[in-house]
Amino acid sequence: MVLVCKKVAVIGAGSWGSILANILVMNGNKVCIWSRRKKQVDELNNQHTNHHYLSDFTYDRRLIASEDMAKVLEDASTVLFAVPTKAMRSVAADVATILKEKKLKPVIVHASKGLELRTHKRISEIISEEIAAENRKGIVALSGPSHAEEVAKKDITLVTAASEDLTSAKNVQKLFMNNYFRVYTNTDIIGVELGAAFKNIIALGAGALHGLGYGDDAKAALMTRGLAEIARLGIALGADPLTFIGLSGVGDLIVTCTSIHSRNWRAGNQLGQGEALQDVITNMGMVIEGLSTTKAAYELAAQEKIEMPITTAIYQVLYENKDIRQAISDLMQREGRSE
Ligand SMILES: NC(=O)C1=CN([C@@H]2O[C@H](COP(=O)(O)OP(=O)(O)OC[C@H]3O[C@@H](n4cnc5c(N)ncnc54)[C@H](O)[C@@H]3O)[C@@H](O)[C@H]2O)C=CC1
Ligand SMILES: O=C(CO)COP(=O)(O)O
Repeated sequence: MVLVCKKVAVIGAGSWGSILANILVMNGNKVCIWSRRKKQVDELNNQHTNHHYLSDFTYDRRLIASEDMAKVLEDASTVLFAVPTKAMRSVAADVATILKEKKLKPVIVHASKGLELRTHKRISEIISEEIAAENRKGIVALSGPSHAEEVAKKDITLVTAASEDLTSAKNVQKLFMNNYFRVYTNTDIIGVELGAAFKNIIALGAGALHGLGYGDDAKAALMTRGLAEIARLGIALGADPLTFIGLSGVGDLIVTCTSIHSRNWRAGNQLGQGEALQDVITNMGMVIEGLSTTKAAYELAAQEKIEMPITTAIYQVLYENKDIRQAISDLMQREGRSE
């Protein structure tokens, strides 16, 4: 068990941010978590629960929540971001203003998985533009096959801390490691962030196949060919091919394409069962990152001239109202290829 006491500020109190905060408290750190919602802050501080995001879980009483971002960031030696990708730039800009005022230069970690719409940027790129331009290489991405619901049960979970700067990655590894949460390091942050973002697209497809009643052969095929196209685009964008066979690549693809906990899989499953996209989004009440990442990846693939037939099919279903069965049939009738 790690017993070095550090002050960590966690920005974002959804299921992932709050359970990572809980790990850090249990590892002996002082942790303050920020939420924009006072009601959620009061619930975390008084009942030690966060029922909307993780029902039936009681957080360590030492976890402190606040909606005052400046208070949360005070004396922080590490800042962990865990907000949805679409909120990352504005939240990071708010954090930047406070860090500047207080002359703080904490280690920056993020645990989010997506690409920014319009710019197609990775999370560490967004954060470095808003906060840490001079320490771009020190930003760490924490990623891998991990669902808050299982971490809450102290089930075994393995993730990767990725940074261009190995020392920063190792520091984050030490901060999070314990007997059920094991952290590896990786210096290919491009591959780690891209694998994390793109697997959500394939998970939407895996859920849809399940919802339509397809069997295991179809799901295995989707995951395998999905990984092939994820790697193709990832390599074109500068990733190390080997990263895609690691925890943040195939590892995260497997869990997100097979777990009942996955928001992306569940969204796909509901779409496969014929629910309308807007109803799926409204009823989920949590972020479904794959929806916007599908658009970003589709546009990036066109820009890089990379063939991504599965991503294209999912894009057509989500954004062009194409019938899912027709999309599957069209995929199957593509000209024969070599693997
Ligand atoms: N839930 C999980 O098990 C895992 C989630 N992730 C990633 O972590 C990130 C966060 O995911 P979750 O915690 O599941 O999301 P969530 O939907 O459970 O919670 C997101 C949190 O961010 C806040 N938020 C949303 N929009 C905001 C805005 N505009 N400004 C400020 N705060 C805002 C929400 O109020 C909520 O507290 C995502 O990128 C997700 O892919 C990664 C691994 C596991
Ligand atoms: O990234 C995740 C699992 O590793 C979480 O996936 P979902 O957002 O689909 O729940």
